Amino acid sequence: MVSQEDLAVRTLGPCRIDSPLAARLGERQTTQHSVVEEDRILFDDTISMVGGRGLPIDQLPSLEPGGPRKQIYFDPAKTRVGIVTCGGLCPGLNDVIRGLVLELSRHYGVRRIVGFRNGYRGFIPRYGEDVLDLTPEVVMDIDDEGGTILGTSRGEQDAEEVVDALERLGINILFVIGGDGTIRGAMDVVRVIGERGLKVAVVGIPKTIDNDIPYIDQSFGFQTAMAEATKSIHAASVEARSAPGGIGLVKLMGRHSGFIACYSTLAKDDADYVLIPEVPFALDGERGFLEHLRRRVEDRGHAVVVVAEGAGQEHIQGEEPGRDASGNIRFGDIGRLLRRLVVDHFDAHGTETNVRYFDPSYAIRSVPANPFDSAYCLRLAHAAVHAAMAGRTEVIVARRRRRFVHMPMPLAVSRRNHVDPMGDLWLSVLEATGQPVRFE
Ligand SMILES: Nc1ncnc2c1ncn2[C@@H]1O[C@H](COP(=O)(O)OP(=O)(O)OP(=O)(O)O)[C@@H](O)[C@H]1O
Ligand SMILES: O=P(O)(O)OC[C@H]1O[C@](O)(CO)[C@@H](O)[C@@H]1O
Ligand SMILES: [Mg+2]
Repeated sequence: MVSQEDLAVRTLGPCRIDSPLAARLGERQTTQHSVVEEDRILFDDTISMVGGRGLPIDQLPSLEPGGPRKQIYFDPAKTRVGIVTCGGLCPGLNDVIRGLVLELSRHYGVRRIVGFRNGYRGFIPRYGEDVLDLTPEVVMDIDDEGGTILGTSRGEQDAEEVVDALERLGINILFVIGGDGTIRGAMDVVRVIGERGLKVAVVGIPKTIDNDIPYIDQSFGFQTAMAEATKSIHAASVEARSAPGGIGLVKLMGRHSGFIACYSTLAKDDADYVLIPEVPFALDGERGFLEHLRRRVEDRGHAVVVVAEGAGQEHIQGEEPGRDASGNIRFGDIGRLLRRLVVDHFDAHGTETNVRYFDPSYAIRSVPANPFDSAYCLRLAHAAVHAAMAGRTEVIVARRRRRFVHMPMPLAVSRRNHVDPMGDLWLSVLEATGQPVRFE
């Protein structure tokens, strides 16, 4: 259970400098739409959860609100900023970079901002990467393109060497845009910064198209990626309906969490089956997936199956899962396995089938952000700049139940966000597809 200690945000020191944004804040009060800096946001949101704590109100776990402070820690005229993007691509990375640079330069008056190239390796001399000077002119139109203008990478780098680079460049604030691995890397950097007695703020903007960062609303870029995925589901449905015994099989990203598969299915409402890592399924037998699919195709003439890449790994034998440079698991190909097993099963029963296999893979994450995600990225970037200028460190900015909050990095990597097999989302998927609760 998350406690108040888990939510305590670290600061570099007291805020003694008037913020250039103070005049804009006016006489703000906490409302449905904003929370003043002195207030706190309750972590729990039901009577039973709050009541179950048995704590007085001032001891209930609560989050620090995001947003501008009247006073800040860093003197903008003397502040140097670094930005890095790490891990896999996600729609909106360029929007976040753009938002950081514009907010820092236009509203706080920070004049020195550099981008490190290709993830954490951009800090390490042996890779020979230069840094990119980031000005409003450089970033103005970068949101028109997917990807990241800074480049990205996986693979472990030495935090001591990262901090050496921060020291050499006199960086006061480092923004890291990345997923769980990136945040773990940032925590190592924070540790070394502390050991050296430096005053450098490290603030994260969490990035994950898998939506697997816990305790936050949907991560940026997720909506765009999910919308792209619906195109493949629709194409699979058209193909399936146009062939005798047509089966459209779509494999989507989602190593450990099936959010993309679930939401893109709900958006299109064309799929008959969704298979995700969180819900194991039997393949064989009367109540197994293959026989259920065969009967459905016999009844209706066609079917659409959406499978997340991490689903059904227990069925992939003989292949040890590999690891990528960062140590993330590389799963066996459940999509291709299902295609083969479906064809074999239908053949064995003399049922005609035509399987059309779709693997949109990188196509869903390399596109520019849609307008919703662009606006979300910009607001996250604003929140990150406010947090950093106020000296917050080892923290990510996030939106939780529509409030922008500061969340300590250790909490953000303490677990992974999963589709809850007992929760509302999975129930909606079961309702939309009509698939059984379990294949057993
Ligand atoms: N456990 C870890 N400790 C320290 N640093 C890490 C750790 N895991 C990853 N990193 C660093 O973070 C960077 C990005 O990690 P990773 O490749 O796992 O992507 P990610 O940030 O989790 O994003 P994605 O959502 O694409 O998985 C790597 O280059 C690596 O240097
Ligand atoms: O091939 P890459 O670039 O390592 O990324 C693939 C992975 O990235 C993720 O989207 C996580 O960022 C996974 O779902 C996917 O398997
Ligand atoms: Mg990761």
